[in-house]
Amino acid sequence: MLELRIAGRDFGQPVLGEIFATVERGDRICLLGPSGIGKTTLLNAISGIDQSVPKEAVLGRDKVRVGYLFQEHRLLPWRTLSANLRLVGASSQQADDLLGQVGLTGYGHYLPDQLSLGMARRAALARCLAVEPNLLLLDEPFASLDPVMAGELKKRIVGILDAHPDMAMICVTHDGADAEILANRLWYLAGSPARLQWDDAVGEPRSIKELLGKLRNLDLAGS
Ligand SMILES: Nc1ncnc2c1ncn2[C@@H]1O[C@H](COP(=O)(O)OP(=O)(O)OP(=O)(O)O)[C@@H](O)[C@H]1O
Repeated sequence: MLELRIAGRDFGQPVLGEIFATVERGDRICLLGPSGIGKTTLLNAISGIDQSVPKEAVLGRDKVRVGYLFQEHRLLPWRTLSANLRLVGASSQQADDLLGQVGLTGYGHYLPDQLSLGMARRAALARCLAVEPNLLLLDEPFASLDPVMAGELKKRIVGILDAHPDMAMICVTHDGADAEILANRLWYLAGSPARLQWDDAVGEPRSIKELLGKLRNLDLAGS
């Protein structure tokens, strides 16, 4: 589906080193790594938002529809939830259906500022789905949510992925426990500049927990 051949990304100083990886249909990837290592930078490169990364660095992206859930909801605050969804192509009925899928039935006429953080994040997820993505990029979707809200959102995401088996997901998280629920693959960013270590590199299929431990233990700084 996608082949990453990113030569690197720097902001005055190098952040990402060379990144080589593939994303296949149905992949549920959790991207882990220390704070500030470059996880968002990598999602931005994959999504195409970061135009400093040449198109050729992400082969196949022209055939992929990306739904990107940013850390902030980035809904237009002066438009209702329904209008935010319609702006990206949903009909009124589709907007209602999508809001229902994320547990916001009846909230179409609300403005984003009238929602709790967790609700706003779910509304932003509905907007991602309105573009009928086949690649979902989620940047720390559970950050700052209480455990109940986070659990609810995790359930919704799993439900969405189960309903769209061809959809691939890359989800940035700090929490290995999230990966156990969401992921069938792991990516781990480490080193300076950061490089990607991924599950295939550590051999036979193992539990997500064990893979995570192994990936974390690999010394990427010297690779
Ligand atoms: N637009 C930018 N201009 C300058 N530096 C940037 C920019 N975007 C990111 N950086 C730097 O790149 C590095 C990686 O940032 P990034 O947000 O990708 O990390 P992260 O792994 O997602 O962090 P966190 O887990 O804390 O969200 C940081 O040092 C950050 O300051």
